[in-house]
Amino acid sequence: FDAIPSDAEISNAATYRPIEDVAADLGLEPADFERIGTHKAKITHEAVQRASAGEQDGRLVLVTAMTPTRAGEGKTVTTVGLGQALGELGENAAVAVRQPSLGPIFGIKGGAAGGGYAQVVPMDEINVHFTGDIHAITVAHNLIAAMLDNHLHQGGEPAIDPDGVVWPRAMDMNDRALRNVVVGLGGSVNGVPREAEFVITAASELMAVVGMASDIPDLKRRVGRVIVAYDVDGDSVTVDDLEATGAVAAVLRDAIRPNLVQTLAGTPAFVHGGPFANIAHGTSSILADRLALTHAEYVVIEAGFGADLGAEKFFDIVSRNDLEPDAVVLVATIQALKHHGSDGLADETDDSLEALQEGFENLDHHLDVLERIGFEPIVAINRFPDDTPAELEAVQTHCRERGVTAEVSDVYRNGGEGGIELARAVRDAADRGVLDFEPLYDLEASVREKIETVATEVYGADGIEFTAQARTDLEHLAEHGFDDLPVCISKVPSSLSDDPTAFGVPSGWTLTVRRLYPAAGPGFVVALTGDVMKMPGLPAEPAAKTLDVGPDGTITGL
Ligand SMILES: Nc1ncnc2c1ncn2[C@@H]1O[C@H](COP(=O)(O)OP(=O)(O)O)[C@@H](O)[C@H]1O
Ligand SMILES: O=COP(=O)(O)O
Ligand SMILES: [Mg+2]
Repeated sequence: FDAIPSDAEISNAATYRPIEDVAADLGLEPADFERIGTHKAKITHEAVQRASAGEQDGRLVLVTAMTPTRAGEGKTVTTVGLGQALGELGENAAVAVRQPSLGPIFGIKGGAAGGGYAQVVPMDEINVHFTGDIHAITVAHNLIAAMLDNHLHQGGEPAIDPDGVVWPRAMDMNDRALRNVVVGLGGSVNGVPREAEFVITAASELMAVVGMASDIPDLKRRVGRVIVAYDVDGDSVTVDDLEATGAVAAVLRDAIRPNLVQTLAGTPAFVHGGPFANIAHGTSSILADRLALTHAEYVVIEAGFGADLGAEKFFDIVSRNDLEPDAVVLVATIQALKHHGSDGLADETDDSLEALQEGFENLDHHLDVLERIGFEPIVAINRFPDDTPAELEAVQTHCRERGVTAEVSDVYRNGGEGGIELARAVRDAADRGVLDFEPLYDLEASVREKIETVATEVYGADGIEFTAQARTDLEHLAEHGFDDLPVCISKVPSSLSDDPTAFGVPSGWTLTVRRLYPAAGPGFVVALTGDVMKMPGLPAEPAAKTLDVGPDGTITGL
């Protein structure tokens, strides 16, 4: 393949439709949004509430992937490309993706606005600052932290135990030096000395709150019940107890309103919310999904990382808000298949098919899980430049023999044109819908049973075990009535197991739950496994080194 221009060059060179016209395609009037800059719009509360109350009769397509390599297998590219391809087929199709975090942009993965000729645009504005939602969440998060430390400093009821503080600070950055810090140094005028931590904003509980809130009153209820500390009697202290709820919700007032932009094909794209799918639920906001389902016939959304993370969390956490997928697309790539078929040692130039064949087990595992839940998953073989026809044919043959529809997707190189067959297959599957979709577990099940269900049925574990701390946490959850919440299992994305170096389909292992805590704001229990990082670090060669801005303001290197 001859090389194509960079994502930034493609995005900068594209001509964009006026955002008013994109909104009009969805039946949104100028009064339904406020323009931000020339190609972005923020939907009004009224339009959002109207959509939430309206008939969301669009068909929902969830894009997930097999267990990914570090670079990612192209879920965002496939999501955006599918939206473009459905548009080519004359369908009224919208996509909804998350707002990219600056952490990965300056770190390893780079932007998250798609790539090649399958991008939401303008990608530079979407990747850097966008409409300020992540900044607002960061400010709101740190307002709580400041009021918490001020409460410690001023004293008074509730008497918070400095060692009982569980609320970190947040920053939208990969900054390992902030993982463990000490605050309040310099004498009593400077507050109460204590150990503290920073998390990346995508891991903030408020990010998950913004993704789940349905309106301002709901936002305030969710913010108010966020647990920030425990008092000297071990009782939880909430944002309400700090009397910070109103201010925090005020700062988030506009961050809960979805943003509208467009794909390179000029089709509508909502970009809103930004939780990662290892430490949170990993999909775009419920409000963006509802808006899209009300105003478009087909809505394509992405769940982060592999199907064991983002898709499982969508089924067990998000879909309980009356958002059931009508079809699921599983992205597979030759690179990921080889990676899993060679224990992560794949030599990309190795054209022999055996590593590829070995890797099918990981793809089949995810397909088994999705079929057990009731889907007829469509496999999107996201074609990379070095893929050979023999490799692509081997994957299609394997899927055909398994009775699964698989289409090669070339949307990265050819935009919607490159995904027509895939779009046809997805449209048919979405039109057929899913007969009896059910989450994997009932909310009445115990937290232990919920974790066991996901670990054995989705991850393929033999069972689960809890550390002493996790057993204590379990009792605490039951005592405080959090037992009936869904569970958000925080696990490494690079493996089905909690061992980041175990590729393919690990067997004969048990999932170790280290800690459990209630994320009362979004309304789920977080189960920490392995050594999942909530504040990533920058790599030896940060992608930030390649970013620049020209004299005319054009950003390059994204
Ligand atoms: N078919 C492809 N050819 C070349 N690069 C691709 C292709 N698909 C995705 N990429 C690149 O790989 C990276 C990950 O893609 P992305 O869609 O963000 O994956 P995910 O959402 O699954 O993490 C991005 O830099 C993207 O531009
Ligand atoms: O939460 C992770 O999302 P991606 O898999 O799209 O990077
Ligand atoms: Mg993505």
